[in-house]
Amino acid sequence: MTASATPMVTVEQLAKHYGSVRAVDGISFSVAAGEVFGLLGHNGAGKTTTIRMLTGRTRPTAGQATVAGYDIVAERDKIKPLINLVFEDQNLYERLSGRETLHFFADLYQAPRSRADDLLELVGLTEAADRKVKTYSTGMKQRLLVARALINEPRVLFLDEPTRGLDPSSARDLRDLVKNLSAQGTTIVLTTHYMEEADELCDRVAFLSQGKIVALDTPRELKLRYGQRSATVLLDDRSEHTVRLDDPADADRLAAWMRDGRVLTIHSNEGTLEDVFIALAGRPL
Ligand SMILES: Nc1ncnc2c1ncn2[C@@H]1O[C@H](COP(=O)(O)OP(=O)(O)OP(=O)(O)O)[C@@H](O)[C@H]1O
Repeated sequence: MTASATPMVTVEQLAKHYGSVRAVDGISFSVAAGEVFGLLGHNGAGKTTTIRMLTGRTRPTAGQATVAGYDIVAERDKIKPLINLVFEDQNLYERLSGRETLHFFADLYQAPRSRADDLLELVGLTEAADRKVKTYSTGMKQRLLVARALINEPRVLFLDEPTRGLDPSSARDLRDLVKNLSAQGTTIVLTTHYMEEADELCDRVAFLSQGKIVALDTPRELKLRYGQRSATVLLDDRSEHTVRLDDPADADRLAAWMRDGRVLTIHSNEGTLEDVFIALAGRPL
């Protein structure tokens, strides 16, 4: 992350109601330039609706937000050239090739067509560039969607479940790409169901539950706050014990073993974002 003082996204008491459903119910946060910010939560928590508002796809019921310094409602048209998005419901034209797809979008954004080749290279589609999209695998299509979203060199890139349905190696490639984009200064707002992915990629994450933010911090802070800190201790008689570091009785046990010189190894078990999620939402994803 290449942080700068000016936030790229600011959200204040943003809400979206559908009848009696409070899809997003007064959330506030900001995202710094170059930050990777994750929105996490159960199905229906309000993640997609939040991104849909920030990208001008749906109007908020209440609250304010800015993206790249512009108001998402009043200055929506100014935001469009500065952002891009990868959404699950986006389609590719199956009858075009990868290269033709990017040429088409380069024209649309008045970007030079030469950028298409660079992007195909970036997402590893150079060899398949002239094949029709309908022959692409799910992973290749997803990478093409990402390339397409980069055609206008967006300052803020919104990714809704970017690795959903990808095999592990395609997912890894995509995560690496996100990290590189962030390192080059692109601000990224993403949603994901994969806690390990959020942990690896995101500088900060917000947990949404029923349209509200229930926790917002760096993965490390959240893990320390909500995850269970424990250690696995191997003793001289080769017995293994798990001790909870925040349990005074366990701490005493550990201290006694240490004092008696019985401890061979200690491995600390850091909490995971999955633990955080369960602690906050009461049930696993
Ligand atoms: N166009 C709509 N009309 C009515 N209700 C909607 C609409 N869009 C979303 N909702 C409702 O708003 C709530 C939040 O939905 P949203 O899609 O934002 O959740 P999400 O966190 O993105 O979930 P998922 O992980 O399934 O994508 C849900 O209860 C959903 O049914």
